[in-house]
Amino acid sequence: MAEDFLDTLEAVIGARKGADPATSYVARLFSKGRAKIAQKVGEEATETVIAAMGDDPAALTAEAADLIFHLLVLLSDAGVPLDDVRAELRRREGISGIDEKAARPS
Ligand SMILES: N=c1c2ncn([C@@H]3O[C@H](COP(=O)(O)OP(=O)(O)OP(=O)(O)O)[C@@H](O)[C@H]3O)c2ncn1[C@@H]1O[C@H](COP(=O)(O)O)[C@@H](O)[C@H]1O
Repeated sequence: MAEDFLDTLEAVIGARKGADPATSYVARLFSKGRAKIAQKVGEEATETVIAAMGDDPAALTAEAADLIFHLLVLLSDAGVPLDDVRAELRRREGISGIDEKAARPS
């Protein structure tokens, strides 16, 4: 998936704030609040893990899409731009997870 579609989706999600929960799933999620949105992310993460344990790439793809979509809704509700997540990932570029963990204060 091209990075720019995630930007498009982030914008669509943001534009749903204050929309009618009767006609917008994203507006319905926003109306339920942070805890419910976070719970949905947890559920979708679990479903992604379960799909990963099977031998069905299409099922894993669908669950991963559900997970990323709900994570975008959670980030939007919390006021965290996707660009901040990208910047954090870029900041970590080239830093091995093994080295980073070993350098943590014990
Ligand atoms: N990408 C998605 C997307 N992926 C998954 N979903 C919905 O996420 C829901 C997940 O299903 P679940 O059974 O897990 O959840 P649920 O039916 O709400 O069940 P409960 O939480 O009530 O138990 C389904 O309703 C899916 O249709 C999505 N809904 C919307 N989008 C995007 O968001 C845009 C705006 O959507 P609206 O706000 O609905 O206009 C859409 O145009 C899409 O681009």
